[in-house]
Amino acid sequence: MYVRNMLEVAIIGASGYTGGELLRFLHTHGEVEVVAATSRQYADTPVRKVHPHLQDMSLEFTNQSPEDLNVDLVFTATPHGASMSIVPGLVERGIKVVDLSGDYRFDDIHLYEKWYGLKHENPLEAVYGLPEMYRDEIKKANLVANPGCYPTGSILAGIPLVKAGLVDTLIADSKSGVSGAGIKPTSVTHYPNISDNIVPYAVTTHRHLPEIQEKLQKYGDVRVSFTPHLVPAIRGIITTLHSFPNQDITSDEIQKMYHEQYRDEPFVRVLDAGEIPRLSAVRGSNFCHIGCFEIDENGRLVVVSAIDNLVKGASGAAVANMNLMCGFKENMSLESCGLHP
Ligand SMILES: NC(=O)C1=CN([C@@H]2O[C@H](COP(=O)(O)OP(=O)(O)OC[C@H]3O[C@@H](n4cnc5c(N)ncnc54)[C@H](OP(=O)(O)O)[C@@H]3O)[C@@H](O)[C@H]2O)C=CC1
Ligand SMILES: CC(=O)N[C@@H](CCC(=O)OP(=O)(O)O)C(=O)O
Repeated sequence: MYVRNMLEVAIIGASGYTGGELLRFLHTHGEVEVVAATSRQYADTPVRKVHPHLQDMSLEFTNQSPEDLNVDLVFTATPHGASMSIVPGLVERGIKVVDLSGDYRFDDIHLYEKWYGLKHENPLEAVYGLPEMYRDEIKKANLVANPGCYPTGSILAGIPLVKAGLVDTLIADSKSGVSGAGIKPTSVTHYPNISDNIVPYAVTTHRHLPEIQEKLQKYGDVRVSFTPHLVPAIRGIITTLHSFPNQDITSDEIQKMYHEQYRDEPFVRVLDAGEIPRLSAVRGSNFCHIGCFEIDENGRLVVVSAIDNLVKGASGAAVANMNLMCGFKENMSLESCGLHP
């Protein structure tokens, strides 16, 4: 009898929002079996009790330590600071890892320590998991650092401009749904505080600023400013990217540049000039929509991107990275489009 060998994976931090999304995509993957979903709070509880949309999953959470996980690949869906004490042991044992935290995203460890306010105990070489930048490297990697949610939308919107040498400064103004803050309620995410409200935060000091700038600088010299806002939506990030191109160029020419850059990308869709990406169109999907490309009479160019923070900004990207690392088709289990309206 022919027995198909499934890829065995584990999720550490599976009770959180990105953990739930990983389970949603992996459940229908076809080549992957989730053999462990860890949680410290919910050991022995069925996954469906915490993630009520996953009624067909028979799996229960376990409180296994990472050393007891004997699998092919682990997703660490754990907070920054926690990942760095889990990941090295897994990598040492030859287990492939996709880490969703910020712990392994920086080339420059000093940037990490400065902006996260943490000493990095266990620096390791990792590939930055944005396939649109590093697809070939991801295929060969043992440790992939999944990008941050805001950086994903900002970097994808910025690459063509920096690569063409058209800008020396980019200002990214982003609005995020509340699931970006994770499953644990706080006073900021408390319903009366965020419903019917818009909250700018970390306006000049968000830790995603250096991540965006470090990655965009691979394409040319650029300065980045970034301000995030929390909006009363559950999922999604809209990034409005402002810049002043250093030469005369039309909206149509800009749109064409973006189209050329992303024409073969499975998860980036470039809209027509003047068409504005909508949060609802990408919600639940692994797509990034990029559009607008309008230029005002003072020469300001506006590019807008939309992603789902939990999917292209986290778990969908993590599954795409797993697919690449393990020789599956990049978009396996990630083909569905968004949920508009
Ligand atoms: N939410 C988002 O949109 C995005 C999140 N990320 C990153 O992904 C990671 C997970 O985020 P998210 O799912 O939102 O976070 P959540 O807070 O929703 O979930 C994280 C889970 O990790 C577990 N956990 C917390 N601390 C530890 C620890 N010290 N050791 C082991 N497990 C721990 C908790 O489960 P339990 O207590 O049950 O063990 C918790 O449910 C974070 O690094 C986050 O920054 C990245 C991009 C976007
Ligand atoms: C809305 C909200 O609070 N978003 C989070 C960022 C999302 C996230 O999880 O951060 P990483 O991508 O670096 O892991 C924040 O601003 O801290």
